[in-house]
Amino acid sequence: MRRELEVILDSTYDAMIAVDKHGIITLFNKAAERLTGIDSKYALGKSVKEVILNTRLVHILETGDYELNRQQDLGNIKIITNRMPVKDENGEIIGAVAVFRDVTDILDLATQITNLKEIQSMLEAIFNSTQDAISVVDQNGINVMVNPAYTELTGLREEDILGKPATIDLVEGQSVHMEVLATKKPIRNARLIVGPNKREVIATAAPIIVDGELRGSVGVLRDVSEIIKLNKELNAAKQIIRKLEAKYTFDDIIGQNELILKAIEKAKKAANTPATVILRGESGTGKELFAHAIHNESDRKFSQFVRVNCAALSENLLESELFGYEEGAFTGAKKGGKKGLFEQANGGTIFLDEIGDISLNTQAKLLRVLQEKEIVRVGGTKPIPIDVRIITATNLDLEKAVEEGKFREDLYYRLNFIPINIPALRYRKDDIYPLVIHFIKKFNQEYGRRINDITKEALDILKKHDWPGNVRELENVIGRAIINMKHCENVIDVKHIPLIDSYIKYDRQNLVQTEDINDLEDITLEEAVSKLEKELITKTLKKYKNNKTKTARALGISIRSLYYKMEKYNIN
Ligand SMILES: Nc1ncnc2c1ncn2[C@@H]1O[C@H](COP(=O)(O)OP(=O)(O)OP(=O)(O)O)[C@@H](O)[C@H]1O
Repeated sequence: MRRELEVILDSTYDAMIAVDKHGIITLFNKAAERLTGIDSKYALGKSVKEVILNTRLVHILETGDYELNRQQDLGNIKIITNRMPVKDENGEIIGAVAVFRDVTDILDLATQITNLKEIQSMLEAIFNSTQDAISVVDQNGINVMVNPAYTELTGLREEDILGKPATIDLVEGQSVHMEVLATKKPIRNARLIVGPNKREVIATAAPIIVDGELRGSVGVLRDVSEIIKLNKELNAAKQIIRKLEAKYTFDDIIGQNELILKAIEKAKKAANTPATVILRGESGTGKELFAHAIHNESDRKFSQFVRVNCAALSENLLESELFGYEEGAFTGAKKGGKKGLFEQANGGTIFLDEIGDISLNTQAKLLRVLQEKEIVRVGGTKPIPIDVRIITATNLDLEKAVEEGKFREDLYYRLNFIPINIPALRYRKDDIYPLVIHFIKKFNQEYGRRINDITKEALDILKKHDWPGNVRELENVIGRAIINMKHCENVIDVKHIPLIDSYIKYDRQNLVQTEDINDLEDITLEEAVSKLEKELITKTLKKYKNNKTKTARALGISIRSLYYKMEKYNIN
């Protein structure tokens, strides 16, 4: 029995040391050897004081005290000790026993568990607070965990999901969890539609592998409905911006007169072909409006509409604007060169206004664009293919310019492929009333007014006028009439349009005052008109102290036309 007891004592993990009443070591088991590094053969029979310094066993022998569960550090080792006296049947102390338990591993484990718990709480907090919707399935594809973002996104409750197959939330697409479980490989950015709210999501999933074994899959859903919605809004906004670049459609062209209706019909037909269109008509008849409308009616409507006023730029500037230039093409050329308007309008429409004013040199280059469908940048040699619909406009007599050798005949024929004549307002006076109503509405919006009509008498005055500045002039007159109206008045009357009267009078007075009709003898009508035009412009500029906007408005012409005419007549 004693031998068996010895085996038991040697095989236990607890280190045990016993002493007799003299403090002589009588038991020193294997675990005590391991703990102290002292051989039992050396220790047995020796005084405990000799073998182990600092032992409390002597104190126990002397006092008979019990010391239980005392923690102690032995270097790196942490131990718990129980020390107690051994007594005979009379209660006499006959020895003492110490049992040491190495708790380093247990304490380490406890610390690890505490750390794990902290990590777990942290992960739980992240899991519950992240906006990414997370779901976890086990190796059989059964949902075992979902976070609040997940239930919110899918519109399903936890109890609808947990314990159910991974596919429970799917409306459209393949389950990423099932794919991960089948392939053991992560999946990124799969597009799915999930839950009763049919949310569009991007799903990412990865396998959970523990000790080389597949235990499940964790998936993250990201809601892209909002992004898709914003993208749609962005595209719609882009379209509006593009439309704004060519802002008018045929609905904006007001007119019931047969002549304008014919022009509209022809322009609509032309819009659906790739053909070059030339808009012919006096200044202010609506040529630019037609160009916008043709672009917006064509299948190029979502691409660029670029307008170029050919009369406003010098030859060199016009060429570099139209065709762009290579780096170093001329002094002041930008580094890296510059794209021209033809390149910018690629896929769209270019509107060349006042085409009759371009130089023969530029005409040759334009012809090349029409024939070869390519451009060469200024200072460059490489042809760049372009696909641009060309619309041109002019109020000049192009045929005469061809006769006089000022305009290339071959270019004329190319440009004149579909000519659309926009009649002057004096030939369609029945359009004055609808146009007046149209401009009233426009100015009501701009000025915050509530004007709703014009009296018959006022309309008659307008109808008597010849409208050399065409619709633009009419627009100006209505604008000025509205400024003359009191806030309580809502119908334009004769008294509101004195300007037109004075303008006509002013016009006539000036003509009569400045030019004696006798001086105009023996000159052509065109020369006479030019002379008077120059004089009138000079006088009006003087009257408005060189303010071009006011002068153009008073003359009922565009600022562009004013500049053009000032250059033509050399007026500074
Ligand atoms: N039929 C119309 N309906 C509504 N507005 C019109 C019409 N015709 C012209 N307008 C308006 O008159 C003004 C002048 O038109 P636009 O600039 O298109 O004329 P244009 O012939 O190109 O003139 P220019 O030769 O001087 O450049 C613009 O404000 C335009 O909106």
